[in-house]
Amino acid sequence: MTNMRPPSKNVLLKVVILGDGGVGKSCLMNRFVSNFFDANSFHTIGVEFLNKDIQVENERYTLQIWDTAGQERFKALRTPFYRGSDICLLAYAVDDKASFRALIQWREEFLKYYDVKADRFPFIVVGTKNDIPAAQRQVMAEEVSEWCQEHHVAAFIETSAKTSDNVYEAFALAVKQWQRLEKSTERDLRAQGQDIIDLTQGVNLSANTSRFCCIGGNNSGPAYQDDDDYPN
Ligand SMILES: Nc1nc2c(ncn2[C@@H]2O[C@H](COP(=O)(O)OP(=O)(O)OP(=O)(O)O)[C@@H](O)[C@H]2O)c(=O)[nH]1
Repeated sequence: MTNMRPPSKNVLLKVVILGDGGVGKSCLMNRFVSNFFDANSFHTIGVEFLNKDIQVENERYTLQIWDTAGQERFKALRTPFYRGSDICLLAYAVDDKASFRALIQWREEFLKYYDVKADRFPFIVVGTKNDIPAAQRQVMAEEVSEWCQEHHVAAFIETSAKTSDNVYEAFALAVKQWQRLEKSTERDLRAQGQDIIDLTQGVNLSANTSRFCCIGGNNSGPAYQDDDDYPN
């Protein structure tokens, strides 16, 4: 039996953002969800999440975006939240080479605690702070593309939460990666003659853009804003 979703219902996707402390994960999420940038953003403690609706290729999604604490001392607080993720954004800052080198550990940590296969999961690499002056840049797009090829990550984008450059596009790209893998998984299952049941049915999506803080964290910025405020 194939259980089709009614066209009016959003698909709920859990998106987790990982990366070294200070690369700009909270700012990326806040720019996307609330169109807000905090030049004095504090370190996140544990995790917090926000919801945001987005339409990608005629399909409506509610992204439940989990911003995690990048600092090593918060590892035990963030790792329990990896399970159930649909998409993982691996973030580094273009002015911080060490944060780029750390992507491999972030991916390993995610795979270890979620226990999914790397080649069946939509990772996307997100370079942050691309507004910084060229002289401060430590990571070139070419080396990131090579890294992505080597590690079978299909998508990479550079962004700036400060200027909004490519922020919306990064999340749309992530959803497209999810769609691509979802379609190929469906094809594989159909080829094997297996039934497909849509588990996204019946999810309560009443809180469109509400902020929830799970364990402490970075609570600056507008708590509740309508997603209509954001330029799509
Ligand atoms: N120039 C520039 N600075 C940014 C950008 N995004 C974030 N920052 C700055 O980088 C610093 C850290 O940003 P956060 O978003 O708190 O970093 P984080 O990755 O969430 O850090 P943790 O919570 O410790 O994991 C803040 O001072 C931000 O203002 C950006 O796009 N451009």
